[in-house]
Amino acid sequence: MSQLSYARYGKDNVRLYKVDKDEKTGIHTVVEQTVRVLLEGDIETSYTRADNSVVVATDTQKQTVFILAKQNPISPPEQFAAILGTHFTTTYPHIHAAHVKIIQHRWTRMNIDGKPHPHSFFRDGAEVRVVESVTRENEGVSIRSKIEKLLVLKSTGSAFHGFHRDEYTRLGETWDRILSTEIEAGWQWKLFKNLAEVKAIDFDAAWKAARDISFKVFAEDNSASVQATMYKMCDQILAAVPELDAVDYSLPNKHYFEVDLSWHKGLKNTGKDATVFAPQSDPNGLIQCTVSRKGAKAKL
Ligand SMILES: O=c1[nH]c(=O)c2[nH]c(=O)[nH]c2[nH]1
Repeated sequence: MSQLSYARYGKDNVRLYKVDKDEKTGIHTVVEQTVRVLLEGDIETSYTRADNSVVVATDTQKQTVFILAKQNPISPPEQFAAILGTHFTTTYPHIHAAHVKIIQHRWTRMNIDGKPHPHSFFRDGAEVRVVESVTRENEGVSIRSKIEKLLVLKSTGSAFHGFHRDEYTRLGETWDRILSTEIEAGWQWKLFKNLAEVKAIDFDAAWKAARDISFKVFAEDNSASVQATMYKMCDQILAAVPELDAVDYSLPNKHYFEVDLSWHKGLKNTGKDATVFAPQSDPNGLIQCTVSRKGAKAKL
């Protein structure tokens, strides 16, 4: 009559902090993450027959995150995700896949009197670095890295004209507008056969390349549209990091509307005279794309 068609379980929102203390220099390095682990396998009977013998308790999964964080580096987060996924799929014969998501929060070192401080940090924005991984027994490790919540704005160098017009169209064409978005960028790595292959990758360099390219293209492109600008970002990241299969962006177009102030003593604040704008919180455009390397294989 009925059958279990989807089953995954685990611990979400495991908050983790690790400090590395260099004894010689006294310099501390800190990492803070929020971890999610979801397991898959021969666990049907825990749902259908109240059989808890197949359940690796979610508390056990949380304890494992802390123990493996003590025994291994937790940065780069891609590597720690693969370490966790490999642990769960190799330790428990009936667990066949582990989905590990890690959100890495920013702690940026303070500069005091022009010098980097050895043990003081600040949160320099809402931006996070995210990893979504799947480790599947006998298949490998699939990893998607992401930047999220990175808010950017340019005050010129963006246009939008030549778009389709019909009886529903009210928007005027513009050759000079404000462009602002919250960058959500993802990059899918080629399928790794095992943890050793994961450990050979410089994930921090790829994250830096993706972030630098996002900034450089955003700043320097004479943007014809969000669509055209984001495609250039994807194309350049694929070229910079050969181990990637695909790059994707999801960009809200955060509109800034002109305010006509001519009713007040003829104040000029439209077109080339516009300096005061009304930022809009909603609705917003939402432009998405994925650009794949030709011939890339499917992910897990
Ligand atoms: O860059 C843009 N892309 C669109 O698809 C679009 N649509 C719109 O109203 N403004 C914009 N801007």
